[in-house]
Amino acid sequence: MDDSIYLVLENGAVFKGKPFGARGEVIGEIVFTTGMTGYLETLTDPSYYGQIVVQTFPLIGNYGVIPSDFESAKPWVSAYIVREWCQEPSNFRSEGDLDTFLKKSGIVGLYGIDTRELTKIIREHGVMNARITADPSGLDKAAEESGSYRIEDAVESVTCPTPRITEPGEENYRVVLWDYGAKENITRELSKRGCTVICVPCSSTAEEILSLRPDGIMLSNGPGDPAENTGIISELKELCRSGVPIFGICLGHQLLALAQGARTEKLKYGHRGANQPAKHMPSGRVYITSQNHGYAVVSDSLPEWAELSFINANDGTCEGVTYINMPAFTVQFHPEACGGPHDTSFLFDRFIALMDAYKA
Ligand SMILES: NC(=O)CC[C@H](N)C(=O)O
Repeated sequence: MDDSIYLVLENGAVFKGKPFGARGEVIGEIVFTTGMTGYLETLTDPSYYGQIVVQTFPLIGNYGVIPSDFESAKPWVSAYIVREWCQEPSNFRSEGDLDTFLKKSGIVGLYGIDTRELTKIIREHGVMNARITADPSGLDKAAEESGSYRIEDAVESVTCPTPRITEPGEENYRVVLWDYGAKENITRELSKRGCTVICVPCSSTAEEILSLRPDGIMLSNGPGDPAENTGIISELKELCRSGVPIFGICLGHQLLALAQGARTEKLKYGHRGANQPAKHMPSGRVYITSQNHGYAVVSDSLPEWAELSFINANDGTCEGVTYINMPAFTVQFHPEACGGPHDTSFLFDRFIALMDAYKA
């Protein structure tokens, strides 16, 4: 029996591969990530909602499935593509292999294709949609149909349904984490620093958030086109007037910029991986960062009370903003790392310092 399955790109390119994980037809936006490790964090990062993720590193899964490393309770990718998945993972923390995990989670996987060639196509053409199908007839139609796919209601689909509190041993700060699809490691980094973290759904209003009497507000990462979150953006405008310290990561960074009148744009193929260089503008120092985004804040559109604090050293796009009209700063990369380097975890200490100043 021929168990081949096909990946059909919106531009008509076809790759014939083999299935792993769950079986089924999927459409999604196809993106690549260059991280050599951190596949569990990638799979369970809610920011990948609606996307078919390609790992450029050729062998994935060799340390198995380790639930305590997850960034959320389950994988969110629409489908997962690797050159080769490891059938015999070896790690003392591993609880199983990738194939079984993806099957259990209902995530379609495809392996055995030239992921290097696929990545080159995405890099040249830019990000596009794709379909995975087992049906070899009608591949042209599959390509055509995938063109109209759009990721919709992304944040609403991944946010926590009800508030959730994580308490550290000793509470020094109370942080409201506005959950647009937050990675678990944001909470871990805050808890480590003595923060009680109250995670609230994306539909929360500024009034509800302020009624929790936060010492600081954390704007999380999350999926989709930032500009579509018009409700959150208008609530954010109000939060900005409260004087409570704000720290935004990735989608949170984009939403605060939008609330302050800046624009966002879609990048050609985004930044996804664990070795993206972010240059700190005041010092000129370059930090290696973990990233996963397809949109960016347009630097030229920032208001005069917003200072460009980081740029991507590869393409010069905006990677961070410090606001001078309020105690707020945001970054496009992931200081919480996971997977990736911890070079910029000092930004959480900076947030703590802002909260100290606010409390005093
Ligand atoms: N990781 C994120 O928060 C991603 C933000 C946004 N969805 C983007 O792709 O740019």
